[in-house]
Amino acid sequence: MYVDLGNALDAEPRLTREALERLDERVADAHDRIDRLRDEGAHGYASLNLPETVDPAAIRRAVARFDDPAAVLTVGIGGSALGAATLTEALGTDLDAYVLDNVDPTHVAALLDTLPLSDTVVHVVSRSGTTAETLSNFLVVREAMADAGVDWTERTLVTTGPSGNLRDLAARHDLPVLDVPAGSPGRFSVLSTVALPVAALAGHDIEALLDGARAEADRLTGSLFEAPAYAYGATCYALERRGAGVNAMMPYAESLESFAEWFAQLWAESLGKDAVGQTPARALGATDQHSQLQLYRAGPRDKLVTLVRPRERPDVSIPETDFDGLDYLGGGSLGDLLEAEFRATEASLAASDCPNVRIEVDRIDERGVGELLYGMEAACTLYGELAGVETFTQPAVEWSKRAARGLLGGGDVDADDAVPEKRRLVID
Ligand SMILES: O=P(O)(O)OC[C@H]1O[C@H](O)[C@H](O)[C@@H](O)[C@@H]1O
Repeated sequence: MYVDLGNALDAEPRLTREALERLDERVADAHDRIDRLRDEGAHGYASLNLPETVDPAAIRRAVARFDDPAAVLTVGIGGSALGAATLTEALGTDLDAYVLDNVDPTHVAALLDTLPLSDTVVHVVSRSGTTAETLSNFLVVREAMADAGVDWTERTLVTTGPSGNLRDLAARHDLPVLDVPAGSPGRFSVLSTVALPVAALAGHDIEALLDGARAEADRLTGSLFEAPAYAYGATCYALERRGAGVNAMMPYAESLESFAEWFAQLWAESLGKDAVGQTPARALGATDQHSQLQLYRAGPRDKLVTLVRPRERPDVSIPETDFDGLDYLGGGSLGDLLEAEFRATEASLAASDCPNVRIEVDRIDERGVGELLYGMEAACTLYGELAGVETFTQPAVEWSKRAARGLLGGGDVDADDAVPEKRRLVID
């Protein structure tokens, strides 16, 4: 992974190279602490060891029982879904890969109508094993399979924690189970049993994904000027402290759209604490040049834009044309056009003093994606250290999970206490 901070400096909010050099002393301390906590296997920090601790052979063995499926459906939510979505979208697949996270009945019903149920592998993922959306969706999917005469127990793989409803359900039906990695919250667990099974089913080289992650891990040192992931994390932190409360993640690759969503969870849930944090915005180049870019260039001076792209990608040529005024496009390629759009956006942001960072990988392949995902996790971990927040907890999210369970009568909170009476100002 390559990180270019040039356009993040001396923009608005203003961050200077000298300020980054001063911050580097704190980066060294933070790195020491991260290293020590990784060695101890402390909660969250252990995620940065996943490239070493995960067993890809066990994952390949677990999926080998499913003979050449036509489709794979991940049932999970948040960190138990976005990693699989990111990997299958980024790397492409001959399989039809679906993710069922939301419980919108219209969407669920439509998906069940299109799924080849007898030829689908269902991967149910929940660290806690108690998440209402995931368990409800799974109950719906398995009933649809049973109604279609499919033995769902033969088509299901579970990834979960040591206890919880999902663990019990798997035991009752003797389903194959992979363990979630110890000490990794869902949003830090893409490089594990949480998302790698789907990549393996889709025929991707999961060792190469881990190699990419390992390469990025090996580059973590006590200086942001040597470690690309730390360069990014420290710059985001320093800019946020100076007023860049928004970080627009804008990959220039359609296949990284879900990556931006994964990044949004990583950044928001990890860093949004104690009244600090940087709000992730999701954008896509070149599409959002024609919408959000107006705001980034001319709106409030509270933004950092992160531009991500591969250095190489397959290309499609644009046919020659004798159409008046289009000769500059004909004979070129869509890749050339996207490259021009990328550079134009970068320059236009710089010209309007909007700080932006360029992140590149060689290619969007297993290795490049491994580098990118690990790099963002390490960046987030460093940011959390610098900001002094508890990066690996999510108490605010858990509040609403508990309240929803309470409303449904299924939790440790009374329905009446779960949600206080709503204030109203109705205009109808
Ligand atoms: O994996 P699960 O336990 O089902 O959790 C799924 C998601 O639930 C919550 O909303 C957590 O805050 C997320 O971090 C987590 O990824």
